[in-house]
Amino acid sequence: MASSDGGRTCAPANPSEPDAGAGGCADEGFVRNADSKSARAPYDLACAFRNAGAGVRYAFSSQRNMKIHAAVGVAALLLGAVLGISPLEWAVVAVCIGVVFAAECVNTAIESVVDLVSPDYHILAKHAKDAAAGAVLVCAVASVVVAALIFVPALASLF
Ligand SMILES: Nc1ncnc2c1ncn2[C@@H]1O[C@H](COP(=O)(O)OP(=O)(O)OP(=O)(O)O)[C@@H](O)[C@H]1O
Repeated sequence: MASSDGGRTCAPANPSEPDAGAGGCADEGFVRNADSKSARAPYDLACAFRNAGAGVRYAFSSQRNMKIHAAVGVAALLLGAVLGISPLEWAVVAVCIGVVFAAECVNTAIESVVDLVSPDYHILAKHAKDAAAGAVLVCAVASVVVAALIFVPALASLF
């Protein structure tokens, strides 16, 4: 729901705090909405990065699958180092890890919005969550295919 305070909700929760300008933008209670934006309420780049980092941390702490992706990603990095893959192969591995992490973050965001607007069963809520989870699955399967194309020949060349 839009607020009627002319955008002041974008201000830090407690502007009198010494670090309100730095940390207040990520405090609980901080809101930035359509009113804040049209009123051009201050929201500096550091705040944007801090909130984005909080989003990634939330995805890690709340999603079991994110921890699995992280473990698989670390394993891929270790394997790449042991096998001495090429710079181009490193780039592809890095993109795959990033895409899967990003997809899981988007999945987490969609789950949160669905839980907010539809805590009870609704077929559209099911479709939204299933499709978001499906996006992660598609990215993960594509990454496994890429990993097989890179690591299997490299492993085979050892024997
Ligand atoms: N409000 C809802 N209405 C209908 N179906 C729902 C609703 N909430 C969840 N579901 C169903 O339950 C499934 C799991 O929901 P959940 O929010 O736990 O997703 P998830 O976090 O992706 O699960 P996991 O992380 O264990 O894979 C969804 O994919 C969906 O099919």
